[in-house]
Amino acid sequence: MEMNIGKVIQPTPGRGVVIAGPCSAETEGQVMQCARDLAKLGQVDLYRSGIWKPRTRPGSFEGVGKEGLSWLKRVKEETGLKTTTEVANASHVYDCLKAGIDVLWLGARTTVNPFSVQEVADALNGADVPVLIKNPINPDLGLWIGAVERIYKAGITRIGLIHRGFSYHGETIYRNVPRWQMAIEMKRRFPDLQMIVDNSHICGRRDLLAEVAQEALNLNYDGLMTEVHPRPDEAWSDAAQQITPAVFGELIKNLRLRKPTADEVEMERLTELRRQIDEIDNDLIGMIGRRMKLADQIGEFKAERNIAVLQESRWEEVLQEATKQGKDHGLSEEFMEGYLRAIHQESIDHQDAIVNKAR
Ligand SMILES: C=C(O[C@@H]1C=C(C(=O)O)C=C[C@H]1O)C(=O)O
Repeated sequence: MEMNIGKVIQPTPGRGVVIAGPCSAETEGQVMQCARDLAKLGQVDLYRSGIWKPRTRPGSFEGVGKEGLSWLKRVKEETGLKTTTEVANASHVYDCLKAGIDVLWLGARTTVNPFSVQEVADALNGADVPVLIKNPINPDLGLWIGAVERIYKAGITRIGLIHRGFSYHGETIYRNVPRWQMAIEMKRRFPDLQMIVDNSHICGRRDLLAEVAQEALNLNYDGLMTEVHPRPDEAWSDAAQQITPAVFGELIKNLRLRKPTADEVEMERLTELRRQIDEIDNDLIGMIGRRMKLADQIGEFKAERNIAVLQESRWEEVLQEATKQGKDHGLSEEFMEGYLRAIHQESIDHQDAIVNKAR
């Protein structure tokens, strides 16, 4: 789909886009205090606060609702900060447009549901407001792309993306695993869309926030959205991941913005190193091709003797041995596993084709 997309936030030269504010608006006092403290930093582009909170289970704090919009209006009048909040249905959109909220965002639990995205898109039709779209909870690129397309088709031309990580069943240090490759792929497909990291939801804890924010800047993200609360420990939602405005001020002070590209002189050095990489990639592909030719021979042998394609004990041996070897060469276990699984699957596909043909 051909798109002509503008920036959600004009960045200040020399620094990334900064979106900050409490997870939820709780009281007028809390919203105003946080906004005043953040405004003093002089580096916040957009003040965030959840008004309607989609919670996993009923009974937890589900947001103050419409009343909070008047607090955000006051934030803008008194501090000059532009405001943003999450919308998940048509009435949220109408209320926000009436209240003059500057930017709307779609949450991960909305992006995941095309019915909801379409409802929001229909309500937005004809409005001139920028929209940020969080990734869906599950790592499904199609849903993220679909949401962008639905909002764009509603006539919204300033759209950005928020990478908040993906839910994951298993052990991890993150609340939502980043899967950076998903966001990198979205950047590749939509180079004009600003990409913002929501380090709060990726981390779910304070001690990782700076590291994840810097990682995003290393990957050439446009900025960050972080949850900030005047008294994080007392927050009514997501207490473990919120930080004070002062701590947030330190965090952004220590971030290093990277240049998007290299200059001409730097490029010479990069080109030389990249030439060597190209050579190695060439060799690697040739060698993988040769490995598959051997798999083909094994496939033919198995076809003749009616032996199963998958040989668990051999596969286990390959996995163990190569992972150990990889470690000696500074390759992570995670990488080795992914690499070997891909190789093994290709090898099985090759053999499948041969044994099925032989029957
Ligand atoms: C190549 C074989 O078939 C399969 C593919 C493997 C591989 O590519 O390393 C290993 C074990 C089998 O599951 C084999 O049996 O050796």
